[in-house]
Amino acid sequence: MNLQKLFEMQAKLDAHIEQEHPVQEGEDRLAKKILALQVELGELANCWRGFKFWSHDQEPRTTDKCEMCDGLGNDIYFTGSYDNGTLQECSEPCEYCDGTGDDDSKNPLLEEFVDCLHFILSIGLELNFTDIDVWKVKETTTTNQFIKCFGTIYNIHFQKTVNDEVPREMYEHLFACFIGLGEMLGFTWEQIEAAYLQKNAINHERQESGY
Ligand SMILES: O=c1ccn([C@H]2C[C@H](O)[C@@H](COP(=O)(O)OP(=O)(O)OP(=O)(O)O)O2)c(=O)[nH]1
Repeated sequence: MNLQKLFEMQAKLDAHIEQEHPVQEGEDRLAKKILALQVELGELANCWRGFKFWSHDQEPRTTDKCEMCDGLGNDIYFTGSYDNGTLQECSEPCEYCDGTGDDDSKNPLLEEFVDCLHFILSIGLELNFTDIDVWKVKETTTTNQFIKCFGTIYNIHFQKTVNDEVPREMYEHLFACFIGLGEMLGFTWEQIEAAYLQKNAINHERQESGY
């Protein structure tokens, strides 16, 4: 796990964003990043779905629908002519998704996870914690793991607003909980890193195009 490389990439992205969206006088950007992380973590939980006890669909969203066939799995086309009554509707398996209706190259759950990672790294940079010890914290259930992550994010905000100083261990603890969450969601660090690089590049492109 090469965190230094990720912190460096995050610093470049944050600088790019700051250049396009300069910090305003009196603006508390750290607080905004903390709220952004809470929102992204909520989106991640929503994509995981495992807490939705009221629904029969509690499966994580790890594939997206194929955009070519709109998730139908079939290409529908017509032959013959309406004029002479030979018009026929035909269908064959979509050649892009082999009829599955899924786009396996997309993983919404992983995409939400790396959005969270962006903000965690960015918060580390704001707090000057980039050389950190990495460990792992795991609760007994994924639901509890999410709640724990929310708690560690709030702790950082609380410490910052009350004491104006956040202990390094508190940030490391957030990181540890988040790494544990990634493992519980079934991601390898290689997958996470690759998805981070991809989204980091998209984030730069968005800034270039006036996002
Ligand atoms: O200082 C910042 C601000 C944002 N980001 C990244 C994190 C995340 O990868 C993305 C913001 O999330 P997203 O892509 O979901 O943007 P959004 O504006 O919330 O998306 P949408 O327009 O779909 O609501 O920008 C940073 O890395 N540093």
